[in-house]
Amino acid sequence: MATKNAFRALKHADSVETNSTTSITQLPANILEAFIPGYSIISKFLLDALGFDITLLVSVCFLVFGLATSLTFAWKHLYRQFEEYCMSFIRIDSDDDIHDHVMEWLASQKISKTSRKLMAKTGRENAWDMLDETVAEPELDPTNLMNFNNWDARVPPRFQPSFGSHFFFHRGHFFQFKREQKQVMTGGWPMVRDDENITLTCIGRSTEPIKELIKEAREFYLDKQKSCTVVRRPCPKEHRGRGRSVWMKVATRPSRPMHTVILEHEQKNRLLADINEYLHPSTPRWYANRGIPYRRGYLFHGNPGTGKSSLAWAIAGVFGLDIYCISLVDPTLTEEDLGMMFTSLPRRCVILLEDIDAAGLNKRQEDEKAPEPKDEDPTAKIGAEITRAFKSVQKNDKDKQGITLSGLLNAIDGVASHEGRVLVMTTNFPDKLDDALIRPGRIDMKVEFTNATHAQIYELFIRMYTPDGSVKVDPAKTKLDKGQVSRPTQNGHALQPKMLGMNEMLTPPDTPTQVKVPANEQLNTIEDIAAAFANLLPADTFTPAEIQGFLLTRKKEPKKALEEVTTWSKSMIETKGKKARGTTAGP
Ligand SMILES: Nc1ncnc2c1ncn2[C@@H]1O[C@H](COP(=O)(O)OP(=O)(O)OP(=O)(O)O)[C@@H](O)[C@H]1O
Repeated sequence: MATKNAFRALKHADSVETNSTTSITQLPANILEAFIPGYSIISKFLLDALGFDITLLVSVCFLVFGLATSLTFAWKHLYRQFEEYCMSFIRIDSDDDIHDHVMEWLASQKISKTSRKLMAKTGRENAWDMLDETVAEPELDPTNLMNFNNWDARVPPRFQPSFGSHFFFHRGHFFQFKREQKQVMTGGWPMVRDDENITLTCIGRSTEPIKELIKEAREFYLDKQKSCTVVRRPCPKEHRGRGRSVWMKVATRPSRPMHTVILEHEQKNRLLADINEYLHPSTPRWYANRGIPYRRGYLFHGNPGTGKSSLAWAIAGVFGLDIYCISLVDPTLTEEDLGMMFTSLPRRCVILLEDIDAAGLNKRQEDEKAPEPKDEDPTAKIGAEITRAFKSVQKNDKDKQGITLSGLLNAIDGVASHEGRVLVMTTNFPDKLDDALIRPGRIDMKVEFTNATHAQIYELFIRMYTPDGSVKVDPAKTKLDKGQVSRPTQNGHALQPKMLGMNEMLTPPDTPTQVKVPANEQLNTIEDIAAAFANLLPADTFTPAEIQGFLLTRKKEPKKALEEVTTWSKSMIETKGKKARGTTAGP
């Protein structure tokens, strides 16, 4: 309509010009009239009021606007053509590890200092971020309480390029970094979630420079994280199966050094050698040539607090693998989810299935039946029927949610099995497990964890009081009495310590009174104190976690720990005795 008017105005202007009745300056005014209805009245009014004609000014503005719009359009079109034929790009989704690698790398680059579009991130995200190797450990001042507001105030935020486009040069190439956020429908609840992706673009018809950049970012990231273990757990129920990833990164923790897990040295070495051989790059071919599924499972069993999970963490750290933890008691976990989780595991990782005995994989108990009404009262009968129906619905719901033994076996054995991955299952009650679950091929090595021996108590003590806990105890050189260093061996293999029952625990094998404690003045070194400490505690009675808990409350005072350990030990044995009697007496 406006264009039509403009043409009409032009025609009119033409006729006016040919008639030579109006001046050429009227031409813009006629065009403006076509675009802005009533323009001539406004301009006349302004001419009367202000004393000058605004036509020239408005015409210039229109011209500039028109020019800018056409240039933008032309630029966009040209850029699109250029992008199409002369540029290459790689897109990265936010749930891929590469996203973290690139973002972390960019945060360390000049672009994160010079860009005008930045996103600030809190300097420290979790407790482990406080580990700064370059900062000396501050002296503990018991008179001053730590105030983390002051502490945090000193930690500057980190900056990353924000949403939008950013341009930078790197190693002679010009790159565009585009960060976008979109809302996607989940199909569940919440209905919409934010999805982020980044696109790296470079000039040229080859993606090689971008691949190089991603490689560099990955090396940078992994170098920073080389002494850390990444922990992943299943995504919340509502995200599972709808997005691409079923796993989410929950933490990056410093790797646990293997020597901090106190276990029979021979047993530990045997386990490490086995995993090392399994993970060796030539091993998959060996398995394939013999038609054996390439997988290996380990069962760690023993009392709570004896180091099962700690060893799994240490294995992940030693072999530089991420750890994927699944709790089978999670009520939201379904068999379908479990299958999906196993399918989306990376090529090499540690899968930790914790407390598999608690997962209800044992024989299911018969449901309690609703009591039959004794009399023939129809109301009571109807009531009983309703109760039965209600219980049956409840049972069905429960069954649908939980993981059954066959569901777990399918996940372990199926196409989505853990080929190439280290599967670790932990349990406190190995005897309760179904034979099918622990048969060779599913569980290839069992590691028993026991209450602490004298040698282990000694090691725990030394580790606690060595400045950075880095000491490696050589069992041959400990200051313990001979015979207490390790368990007796048979045919060169360490005898597996028998799991002590509660009654045996009440009468410990070697009571403190039988042990000669070195005189106080002879306790000059930490080794002497450790030996005296170990001698004061009965072997096979306390879990390493219990001893660690005791030492932690005296973590700067080894002599105090030595003085107080006998009283602590007596009271602990008493408490355990009471508990055991309570359990055996029954309700
Ligand atoms: N053998 C051990 N060597 C070193 N530390 C240990 C050992 N056993 C237990 N601990 C310490 O005790 C705590 C609990 O250990 P961990 O969680 O590994 O035990 P767990 O056997 O997996 O227990 P649960 O069966 O309850 O899961 C940790 O802080 C760990 O450092």
